Amino acid sequence: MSLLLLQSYDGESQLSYYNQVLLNANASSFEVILDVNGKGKGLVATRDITEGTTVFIERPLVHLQHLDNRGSAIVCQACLRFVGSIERQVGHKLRCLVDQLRGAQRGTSLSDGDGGDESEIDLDGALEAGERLEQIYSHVTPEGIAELCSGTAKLPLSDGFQLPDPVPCRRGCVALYCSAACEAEAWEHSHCLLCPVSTSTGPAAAAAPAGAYSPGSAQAAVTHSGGHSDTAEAVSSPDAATNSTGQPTSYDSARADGTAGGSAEAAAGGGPASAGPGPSCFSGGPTAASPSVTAPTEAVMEELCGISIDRRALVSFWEHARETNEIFLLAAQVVAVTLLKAARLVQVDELSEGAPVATTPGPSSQAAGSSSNACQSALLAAWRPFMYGWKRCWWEAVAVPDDVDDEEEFRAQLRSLASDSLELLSAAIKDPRFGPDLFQLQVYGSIVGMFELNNMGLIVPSPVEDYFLEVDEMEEGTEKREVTQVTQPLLDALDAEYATPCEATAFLALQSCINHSCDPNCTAACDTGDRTVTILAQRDIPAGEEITVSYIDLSLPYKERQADLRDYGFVCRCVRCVAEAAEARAKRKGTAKGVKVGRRR
Ligand SMILES: C[S@@+](CC[C@H](N)C(=O)[O-])C[C@H]1O[C@@H](n2cnc3c(N)ncnc32)[C@H](O)[C@@H]1O
Repeated sequence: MSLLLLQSYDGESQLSYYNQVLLNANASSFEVILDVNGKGKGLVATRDITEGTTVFIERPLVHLQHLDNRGSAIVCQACLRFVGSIERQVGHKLRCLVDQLRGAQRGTSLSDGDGGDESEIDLDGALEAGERLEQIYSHVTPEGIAELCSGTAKLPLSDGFQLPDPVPCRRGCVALYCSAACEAEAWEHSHCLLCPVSTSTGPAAAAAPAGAYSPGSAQAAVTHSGGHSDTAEAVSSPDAATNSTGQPTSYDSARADGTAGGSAEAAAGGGPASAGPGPSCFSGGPTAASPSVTAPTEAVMEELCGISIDRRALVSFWEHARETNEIFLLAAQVVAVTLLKAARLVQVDELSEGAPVATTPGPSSQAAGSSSNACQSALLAAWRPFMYGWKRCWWEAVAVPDDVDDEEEFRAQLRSLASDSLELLSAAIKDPRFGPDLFQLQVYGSIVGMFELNNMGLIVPSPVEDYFLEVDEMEEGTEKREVTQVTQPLLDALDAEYATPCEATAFLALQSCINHSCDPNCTAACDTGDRTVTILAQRDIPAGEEITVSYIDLSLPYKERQADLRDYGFVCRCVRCVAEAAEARAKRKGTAKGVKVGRRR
């Protein structure tokens, strides 16, 4: 059976899509070219661009705060702004850290990842965790952490670092937002299909919008995050679940002993703390013990735009993703966004009494599948933003880690993980009109593969870091001494964690067309104020030159850069790499000559 969503499409349809995206982004200084020097599609300047100019600004189509970052940063799940207060951010970090260390102490990081005995206890890890815990408790008390989390403790100077009040998800799941507008946007985008809570029992529905908050303008580093270790971890380390700690047991209800209220033990029947309660899909929010996030025991079916949702089955999907590969959560967003859009298009079509649904140039609608032509056409229109992303299946696209001996088995394991994930997702979300075409393993694998090679890492600096820096920069004197009496113990307890930023991964339509160079002419930055990524010219770019960014750490030497780029599936032949390779060859020749001469002597 040929797959409707993975059929080849023509260049014209691809260009017409990108031209529309360019128009929407108000971008006029470059165009999308389908083949730039054998690198696939890329962006090329159509006129001179001056250094410092914004080349374009774009919003992600989908994004996800990394699960293992959720214990370090409570952010709006829609726009990644930090929310709450400095006190709560510090309390949350400390409490998640304590949870994580307790888990490690009990021996949750058990396996060596080589298929060894999972019940084997990592004594060194447990010992280290114990020492770190002791260190934390030598600076703060469990009660102190609880007071920070609940907002009853007040830190000096924190008024200068106002953060928006968190607005919970309307269903009361653990997702938090910076405003009612962000909550509504996330709900409409995909959360209405993916929220694991079935009824509105929490306080969310009545939550007031965020208090006064002026959009931040902090520029965050943005790096490409494709081709990475999540994958390897998911397969080679059964500890992957424990790596997602920090997640979110609760936001502001730490127990007096410093552990999370409604903690993992309760939810996981005494299991590792890091296993987390119920659907630990977001940071912050109500505790697991709260009825609003307790996984329903019976299937709870709902219907939305003709799509049926089993919220209980969603919990299993979330759990599997958290334990294997969080990128499945992003893939689920693509599935949800596509389904919702297709369903809405069909509704509009029905309302307008049979007028044709928005048609999509490209694959013919002759493809096999059980949906009607109108539904296929709606599905193709909805799928378009993802249709032209990189389309290799995840298990084929992933670079094989060095420590993997059996490549075939490794790829088969990835395929099987994706298959399990898709099975769980399709048990939770059902739509006979689009399901047969959308819930295909090859399609799901292509979505995950697209992220593997095209995603961008977003890094949003933490206001907690700014807070401690401001304290540090205070003029020496009595006031500073009084302030640091309160803040220094917290800083010592947090140690390196004090500066942890919010870290997320995202897929963007235009940015994902930018090829890499080790001597790039542009940089990317994430403006958390309006959840956009900005591409900035970092030198003059003449018309006709390709727009490039760097996917990797440019300070690395040639060989290491090439090794990192192998994860993206190519050898870099940019001007810098070609020059450095030639230089290395010349050096080797020189050395070789020297050796020969030496031998003769
Ligand atoms: C983010 S995408 C860039 C857009 C891509 N060219 C396309 O056609 O969709 C990353 C992929 O582009 C290709 N690519 C990017 N930079 C490259 C470079 N400097 N040399 C060769 N291929 C490159 C690689 O295939 C890489 O996996």
